[in-house]
Amino acid sequence: MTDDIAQHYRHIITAIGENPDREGLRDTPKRAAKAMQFLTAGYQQSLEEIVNGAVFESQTDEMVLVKDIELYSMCEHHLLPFIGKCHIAYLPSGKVLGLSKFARIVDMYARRMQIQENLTREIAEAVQQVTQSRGVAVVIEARHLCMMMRGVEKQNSSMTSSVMLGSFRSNQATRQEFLTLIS
Ligand SMILES: Nc1nc2c(ncn2[C@@H]2O[C@H](COP(=O)(O)OP(=O)(O)OP(=O)(O)O)[C@@H](O)[C@H]2O)c(=O)[nH]1
Ligand SMILES: [Zn+2]
Repeated sequence: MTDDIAQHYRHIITAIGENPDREGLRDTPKRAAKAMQFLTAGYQQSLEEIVNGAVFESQTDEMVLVKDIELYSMCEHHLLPFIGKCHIAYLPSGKVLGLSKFARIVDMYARRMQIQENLTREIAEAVQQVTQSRGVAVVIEARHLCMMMRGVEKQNSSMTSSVMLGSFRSNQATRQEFLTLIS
């Protein structure tokens, strides 16, 4: 697979008018292929594998919030990065999820070709599926390189997307508590 992707990068390098055989570029197709495979490694993972059974019994029923999980993804329209942070909250119902697993869930879906809205929903639904909680809230704030380096070239705009499930959707006070905690 790496060789196949590298071959395509070699064609791209040639097509943009560079010489893929010059010293500095000789290993670039292979390096770029490995980087691309890393950035899309989420396709090879499953929720079950990354959660690895780290769901624990707990009587807590108060909101749990994991804030400022850094996020690197790639927009599916231009294959350029979008970079930001993700906040996840849930209302446990007998079970809590291992802390590191929130970041693993974010990475698994971020390391795919994405748009921010779908990424936000996929993370929320995964947390809901694993925790069976009374509600899940996910907010992502990100900057899109496809809007900064090219296209409209706007350097200071960021996009905020949110998905509220269960009580975060139906109960205004719960939603407000979450929004206050992340602001
Ligand atoms: N909603 C949403 N749009 C995105 C995301 N990432 C990129 N886009 C947008 O996808 C759109 C693609 O628009 P097109 O007109 O088909 O492509 P384009 O000619 O390259 O567009 P410009 O970026 O406006 O130059 C652009 O408006 C991008 O800003 C994302 O995560 N969410
Ligand atoms: Zn884009």
